[in-house]
Amino acid sequence: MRIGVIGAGAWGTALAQVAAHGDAPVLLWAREPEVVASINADHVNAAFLPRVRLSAAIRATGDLAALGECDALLVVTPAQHVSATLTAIDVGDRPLVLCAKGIEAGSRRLVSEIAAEAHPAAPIAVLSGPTFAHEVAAGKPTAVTLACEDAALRMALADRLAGPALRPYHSDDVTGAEIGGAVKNVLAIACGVVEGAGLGQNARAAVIARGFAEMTRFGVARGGRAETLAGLSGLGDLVLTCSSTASRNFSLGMGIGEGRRAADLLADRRTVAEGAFTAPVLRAAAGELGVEMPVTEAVCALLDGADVGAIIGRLLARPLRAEG
Ligand SMILES: NC(=O)C1=CN([C@@H]2O[C@H](COP(=O)(O)OP(=O)(O)OC[C@H]3O[C@@H](n4cnc5c(N)ncnc54)[C@H](O)[C@@H]3O)[C@@H](O)[C@H]2O)C=CC1
Ligand SMILES: O=C(CO)COP(=O)(O)O
Repeated sequence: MRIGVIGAGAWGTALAQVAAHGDAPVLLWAREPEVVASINADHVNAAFLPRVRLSAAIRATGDLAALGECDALLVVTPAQHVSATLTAIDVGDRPLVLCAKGIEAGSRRLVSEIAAEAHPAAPIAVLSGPTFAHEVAAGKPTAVTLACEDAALRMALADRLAGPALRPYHSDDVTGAEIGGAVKNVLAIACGVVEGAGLGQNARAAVIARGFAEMTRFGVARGGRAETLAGLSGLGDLVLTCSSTASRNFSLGMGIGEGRRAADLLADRRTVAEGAFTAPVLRAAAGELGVEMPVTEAVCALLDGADVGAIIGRLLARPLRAEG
């Protein structure tokens, strides 16, 4: 199965490296000509995944049409750009493995819904889980959820993408797998705020646990399964990104907690903090479904410039309620 990767940010590049194990040829589409040049000439993605020597089996291209030679396509652009990128490709009935974590602003579509509308004949899979790109590219042990409704295809994809250090667990719950990844980015911003504002470890644990409760409420209301949300793609990824400054979402939150403006923090980034885009659309989608998401609402207010102390006070003053 020849793999093509759409998007050569940190994660697309790390996944290309995984797919190229055993010198299997991989075609990686990059939007930036300088990224194409540096991968092909020097086997490095200096812009998005520096200091990692890439397999010579990875060839980069700036031409989306070149992906026509691939048997399966990994979709790894930021969620807000998936629609524009996918509608520019002729996919036919080739499998699309969705690796972006987010919900589309405006339309409120999950990435699987964007893909299904753009390419109704393409089988859809989701690959998600606790996966810092630099660790995966360095060959550190990592486990992911690979979700696809077609049992034969999910086994084939898991076999093709598994590597010496990457272990996919399979699932048929596509919606559950992608909602975990989208929602945890918003909750990671909240945990970063807690860290930046010096609110302590107890508060961070409370945000993780109550955040997981709201991730599960939303995921189940949207058609996912609670057990998927409690797995690698939900709780696993939540724990990872709520605990480390290696997370772009956590570090964005940390800057906000330290008193900086979200708009300023976002302005000079070349890398993506998906939670900043997902938070408002998640709040809207939850409101439509009648799902309470107080941590998500707090993150939205903080992204809009609200005072950290006032927002924490508001969360703590909510009426007491049963935990379950
Ligand atoms: N970096 C990581 O450790 C992981 C990232 N992800 C997800 O993968 C997705 C991609 O993130 P990264 O690879 O980290 O990106 P990145 O932050 O390393 O790089 C930004 C990417 O956005 C692309 N981009 C910017 N404007 C664009 C446009 N108009 N159209 C298409 N692409 C555009 C750039 O070409 C570049 O590939 C996100 O949804 C992220 O949540 C998932 C797991 C791990
Ligand atoms: O999704 C990720 C790890 O699983 C990467 O998290 P950040 O986008 O917050 O860096």
